[in-house]
Formats: sequence, C-alpha cells, structure tokens
Amino acid sequence: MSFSKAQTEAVTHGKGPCLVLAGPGSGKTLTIVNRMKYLIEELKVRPEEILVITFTKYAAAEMKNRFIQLMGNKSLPVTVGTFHGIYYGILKWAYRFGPQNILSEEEKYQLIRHVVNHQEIEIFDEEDFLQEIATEIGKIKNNRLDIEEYRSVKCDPAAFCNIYREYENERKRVRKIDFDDMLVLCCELFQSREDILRMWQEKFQYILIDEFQDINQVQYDVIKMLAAPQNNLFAVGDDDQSIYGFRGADAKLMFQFQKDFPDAKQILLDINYRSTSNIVENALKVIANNELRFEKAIHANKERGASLHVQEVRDPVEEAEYVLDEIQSRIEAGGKPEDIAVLFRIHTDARPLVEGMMERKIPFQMREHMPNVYNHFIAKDIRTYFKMALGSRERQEFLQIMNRPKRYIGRDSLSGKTVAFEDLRRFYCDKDWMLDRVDQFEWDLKMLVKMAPYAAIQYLRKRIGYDDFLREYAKERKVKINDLFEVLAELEEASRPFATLEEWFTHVEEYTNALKLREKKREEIRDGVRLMTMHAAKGLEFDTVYIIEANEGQVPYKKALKEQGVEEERRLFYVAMTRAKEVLKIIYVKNKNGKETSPSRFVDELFLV
Ligand SMILES: Nc1ncnc2c1ncn2[C@@H]1O[C@H](COP(=O)(O)OP(=O)(O)OP(=O)(O)O)[C@@H](O)[C@H]1O
Repeated sequence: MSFSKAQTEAVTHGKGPCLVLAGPGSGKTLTIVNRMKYLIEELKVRPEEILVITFTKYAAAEMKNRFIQLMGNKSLPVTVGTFHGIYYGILKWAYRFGPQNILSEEEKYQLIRHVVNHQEIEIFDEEDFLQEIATEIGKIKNNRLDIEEYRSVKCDPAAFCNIYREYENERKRVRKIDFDDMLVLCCELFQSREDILRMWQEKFQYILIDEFQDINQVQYDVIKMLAAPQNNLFAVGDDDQSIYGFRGADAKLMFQFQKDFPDAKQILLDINYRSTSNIVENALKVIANNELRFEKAIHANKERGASLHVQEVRDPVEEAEYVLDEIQSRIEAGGKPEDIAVLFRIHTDARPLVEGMMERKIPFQMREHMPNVYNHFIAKDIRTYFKMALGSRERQEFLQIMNRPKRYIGRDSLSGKTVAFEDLRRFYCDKDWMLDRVDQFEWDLKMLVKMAPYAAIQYLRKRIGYDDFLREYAKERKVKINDLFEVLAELEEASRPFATLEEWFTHVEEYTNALKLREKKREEIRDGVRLMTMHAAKGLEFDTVYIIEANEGQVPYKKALKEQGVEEERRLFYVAMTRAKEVLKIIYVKNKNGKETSPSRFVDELFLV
C-alpha cells in the first residue's frame, strides 16, 4: 500500500501543532499508526513519550493492534487509551483512586432513580426519563455549564436543579465519581497543581488524537494544558462526522483549534479509499447542504461501482421483507453475513427486521440494547384485555384495565383472587348506570375474542375507548399524546400478520424470550449480519449497507431536531452512507403506523441537481 502525498505529509510532520482534516475512509487510523512509527524510528522519540487518544475502548484496542502489527509484532510502551481512561489514570495516580471510587453506569442510574423518586414529578416512562436526566447531568459536566443557568429540556428547571444537586451530594457522600467527573476532576487537578501538570507534560511529549471532532469542552481544556508548552499536538478529525453533540461534543472546537494554534499546520486527507465513487459523490451531495463545515474536495480512489439504490416501500413490514430477501440472496450467493450491515436511526425502527431475522433464522448481531415494545405499559394493557377476552379473570389483571377507559368500577367491588362479572352485578345491583357499564365491559370482552388481533386493537381503541383513556392519561401526566399513539399504532401494525389472539400471544412470548436471551449473550455474539444504529456504525466499514426508514421524522429524528438541529442529523446520515464499500441501498416507507409519511429530506437532497 502506498501513501498519498497528504498521508505522507501527516505521517512525517515534525514538531508543533497539526490539524489533519480527513474525509471518511481516508485512512485516519493508518496515518496515526504510521506516524507513531515515524516518531519512534525517525525522530527518535521514546515510545513512553507518545500518547494516543481515541474515543472508544474498541478503537483504542484496534489502534494498538494495528501499531503492534506495523512494528513487526513488537509491543512498545506507547500509551493508547480513551480520554476517560487516560484522565482516570492521572487521577488514580494523584488521588490513589481505585475501582471502589467509580460509580458504575448501573449505580449511577440507581442513584438518579433514588433522587428522582424523592421529587414530586410525574413520570410516564421511567427508563426514558432517567436516561435523559443522566444525559443532561453529563452535558453540564462535559460543557462545564453553570447549573444555575442551565435549562433542562426534560423537566421543570427547578426540579432538575434539585435532582442535579441531590445527585452530586449523594455521589460525594458515598465518595464515588462518575464517568464524566473523571474529566472535570482532571481539569481541576491540572488547574490547581502546576507541579503535577508539569510532570505529565514532561511525560507526554507527543499527543495524537483520533476523531477530534467528537471532543468536548472539558476534554479539550485538559488536552491543551497537557500539550503545552511544546504543543506537539496532532489532531485528526472530520467535522462532517461529528455526531455526538447530544453528549457535549462540539465540532466547533475544531475551528477553535485553529484560533488557539494559529501556526498549526493543516493537512487534508482528501482521498476516500473505502467506497466506490458513486457512494462518495452521493454522500458529498448530502453533506454539502451543511453550512457549518470545512469545505473539502474529497475524491474516491475506487471506480464508480454499482449505482446508489433508493427504494420506496409500502410500510415497515414490506421494508423488512425487502431487506431480508436481499440479505438472503446475498448470503446464498456466497456473501458473508458479517460484511452486510443494516443501519437505522433509532432502535425501534429495527423491530420488524429483528422479528423477521429471528423468524427466517438469519444470523445477526446487535451490540446495542434493543427495547422491547411489548414491555410498554400500553402493550401490557392490550395483553391483559386479550387475556381476559380469552377467559382469564385474575384480580390483578382486572384491576389493571377495569378503569382504562374510566368505568368507575371501585376496588371495593372486587373480592377474592378472581373476579366474576356476576359478583360485580350483585355489588352494583342498585346502580343501573353501573350495571350498564359492567354489562358493556363483559360484552366487549366477548367481542374481542372473536376478532383477529389487528381488528381487536382497533375495537379496543375506538369502541371500547382506549384512545380516550390515553388522551386523559397524557393530559394528567403532561406527556405528549402523540408519543403514546405512536406506540399504540406500532403495536397495531405489528399485530397485522396474526389471525388469532392465541397466535399473537405465542409470537409476543417467543419474541420477548428471544430478545432477552440475546441481551444476555450480547457481547458473545460475533457472527451474522450487523444491525446497528447510525451512531454505532461510526468508524466501521461493510461491503453492503442498507439504511432503513430514511423518512422525515426518523432521520432527521424529530426529537433530536430541536436539540441539535438538522446539521448534526445530516452528519449522521453522511456517516451511515460512508460506511459502505461497494453497495449502498437506502430505503424509505410510504406509510408508517397507518399514516402517510415522506422520504427524508436527505433522500431528496440526493436527487437535487
Ligand atoms: N493509501 C492507501 N492505500 C490503499 N488503501 C488505503 C490507504 N489508506 C487507507 N486505505 C484503506 O481505506 C479504508 C479506510 O481507512 P480507515 O478505516 O483508516 O479510514 P478512516 O479515515 O478512519 O474512516 P472513517 O472516518 O470513515 O471511519 C481501509 O480499508 C484502509 O485500509
């Protein structure tokens, strides 16, 4: 493999700051590992003086491996790690921190849950809420924001302030630090102890950073201190692939680098070695619509290759079938499942596909957690209605749905572990209006049992009045009714293929168990088609890539638009497109959850001349 002129220039850069702007597939890793070699062999830098920072442990391990290979299987004492890993190492050394001082992610959630439960806030989806709160806490720390001035997007600002303070107090009380504290504490340590800072500055003479576009304020502040005074700082990044704004990453820091180091050398790695020129040109067409970016003229090294294919399908069920058929024929033709990836914006977009993969027994791997829609409270209500329609009379089940919608049935009317409609009628014998309601309830259950699940859910929504219940529920708990209707519509759509309630139950149970099993073995599964979010695909490459649900609302994801704006969503779409080496297919649906939906604006941008 021979280096391009720009790659050579980057590898052989001498002292002082250098910003390497790199397009996708332009060989960033290759450049970094070769520069490490160059520093050691040509500039006679001691390996101990080299620090390489990546964003994930996975990337760090990959980088180290490639370096060892390049050095002829010799392991040299260079330091390669993540920001968190490196900064934690410094804290460990300074404060004798150990694992007992680290708040694991699980402990962190427990702590947040504990704190939240002490506030008087109505929560409709606890898992979702806690996650959002954790993200906001991280954002404050990573951007070094003032809690007094921070406006929470998830809950009342005063309540959030309390949650944050309580969380911090509790954390300190148990003498633990969370992931983000590692960065903040390291920054404070360097600011307050010049002697310690000097020692680390002397240790790391050359600093190389990969994926520089994902750096956040506190990481940047620390690295600037650490690199001084020589500023042998070699930063490689692609502002177009900055996709962690929601976690505090700030691509503007790449522009800041130029201001902070005006004499920095700038190099552009402008050749894409990964993808066919068709893929590269189309991806550039999309990203060109972003305003905040370094203009780069990127060229593909490969031939034109297959044309980019955009496929319109009726709905997510047809979409899953389309992709599954394609994948099956690729595998039958000798393609390796691991070389195929299906990318989506949010996990829930993948449900029909996951169900189909399981059914057709196509091997697949999914590293991220996939939430199970059947665990949602709406799904649980539907299940209970169906169970009762099939004859179950458990008190617990009755309690769950007897007032969804409101029937004004009181708990005091129930006695024993099971419930009989006759007993209810006896209890309400002197209240005609209640007798009517009890009769109607029983009648509705009799109607449900005769229907296919799809019709039964519609009957539940419109005739029984479950939609009205949800409207009231949303109003009382101040949650968005449309979010609830979306879940309901998804469940309705997913029930379409089943002829009877029993069939539906079997499917839900099998799917739930299979998903649970996968969750347990998530880390062990290494083979099969790769299913992942666009975020998780960062840094990876596959022969064939399918991007599904390329629809407005999904990508750009409507919930993310408000926070990060359309440009970050466009970058995400660009990252997804540029993962493909040979074949890229983008699919959008015409109809989702019973509503017409339009293709993503990014798909439209592909067709603009
Ligand atoms: N000079 C070169 N000649 C041939 N192939 C190259 C060259 N440089 C890089 N490549 C190949 O191009 C592909 C992309 O390289 P790499 O994964 O390092 O890109 P990257 O810049 O990290 O991409 P991204 O930012 O999109 O994740 C790899 O398969 C790599 O081996």
